[in-house]
Amino acid sequence: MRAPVSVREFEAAARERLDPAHYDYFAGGAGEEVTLRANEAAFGRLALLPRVLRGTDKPELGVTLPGGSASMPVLVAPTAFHRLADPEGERATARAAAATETIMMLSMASTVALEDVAAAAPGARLWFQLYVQPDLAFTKTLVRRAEAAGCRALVVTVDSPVLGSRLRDERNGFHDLPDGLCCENMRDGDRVRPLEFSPTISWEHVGRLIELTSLPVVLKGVLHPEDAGTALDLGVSGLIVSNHGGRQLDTVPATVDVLPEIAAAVAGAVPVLLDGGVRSGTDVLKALALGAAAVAVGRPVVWGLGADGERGAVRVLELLRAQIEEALALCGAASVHDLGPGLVRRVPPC
Ligand SMILES: Cc1cc2nc3c(=O)[nH]c(=O)nc-3n(C[C@H](O)[C@H](O)[C@H](O)COP(=O)(O)O)c2cc1C
Ligand SMILES: CC(C)CC(=O)C(=O)O
Repeated sequence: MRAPVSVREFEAAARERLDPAHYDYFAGGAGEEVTLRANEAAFGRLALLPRVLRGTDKPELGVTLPGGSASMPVLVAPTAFHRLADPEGERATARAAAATETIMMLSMASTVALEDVAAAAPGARLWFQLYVQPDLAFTKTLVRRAEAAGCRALVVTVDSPVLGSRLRDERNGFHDLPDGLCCENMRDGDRVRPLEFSPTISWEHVGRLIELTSLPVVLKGVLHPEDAGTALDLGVSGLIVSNHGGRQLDTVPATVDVLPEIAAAVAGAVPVLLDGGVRSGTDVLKALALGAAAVAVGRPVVWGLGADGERGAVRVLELLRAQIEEALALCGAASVHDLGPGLVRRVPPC
């Protein structure tokens, strides 16, 4: 079979190989999936307005963030359960991130323990994603483990005081990992703790985490500009505009539609990242033009992994890099740092 040439084709290739219930877990969103669809559709309603006669040889793609640098403005978003997509699971993803010199946000719900992921991919730039557990002592243990394993930032997911309803999982009866797989970071002595959400999570928890760790703390899941302001006042090192890939509260806006407001509220004080619906290099340019310092991709990397393991994940990331380079050249931009709102026009839906 010919190699996939787009993220969409990687999805199709992964779909052929994955158990249908697992494919649905990865692909699906919350509720009627209004937000899931909106994330991608919103990029489609933005057009690029290129400049001409500004040729350069080699565009600059690298970005520097509080948790280190990346060779391109595309990071790996934290996604759970990679061993459902490939036997090597998060080890393979981390090696792919290392090979492409980008940052991988490792999900707390990984099916390989964070220490094993770090050991399997020595060059990987890992940020650890945390769901604050109601047991704060165990939460602290996780933070210390992430620090000890060399993670360079703590990504605190704040859009999940409870889990959103995923109707595909309900229909498929997918509620537990198959035998032999578990959330390896939740091992505690002889038992594996259930991963819990914290319905009472508050700004106080974020403040305590910032005090607890020397790592930069990045908040993931901010959509309201007032929350962005509160986060800045508390001293976070970065924000990720995210609706969890449409998997939490359904009918929230597409991330790229709220990005300009958040970027305005933050006014350059800390880097603002975006995830949700990024499927191509042109999507990346649009997000950067509207104020993102970088984007993260969730499902695209899972599709690469599901299609062809580590090699597939590398190919998805390299495909996005090549598409960014092409789009920069065709937009007359020499660097990912040269992009501004003038590059983007809103077009009516077809
Ligand atoms: C299968 C799957 C699992 C996810 N697991 C997590 C997780 O463990 N922690 C987290 O903060 N976000 C999680 N997310 C959300 C992603 O980090 C990210 O916000 C989202 O996937 C971005 O949208 P995209 O898939 O359209 O790129 C998950 C998303 C998917 C699709
Ligand atoms: C284990 C899950 C809660 C991971 C997650 O965040 C998701 O599936 O969206």
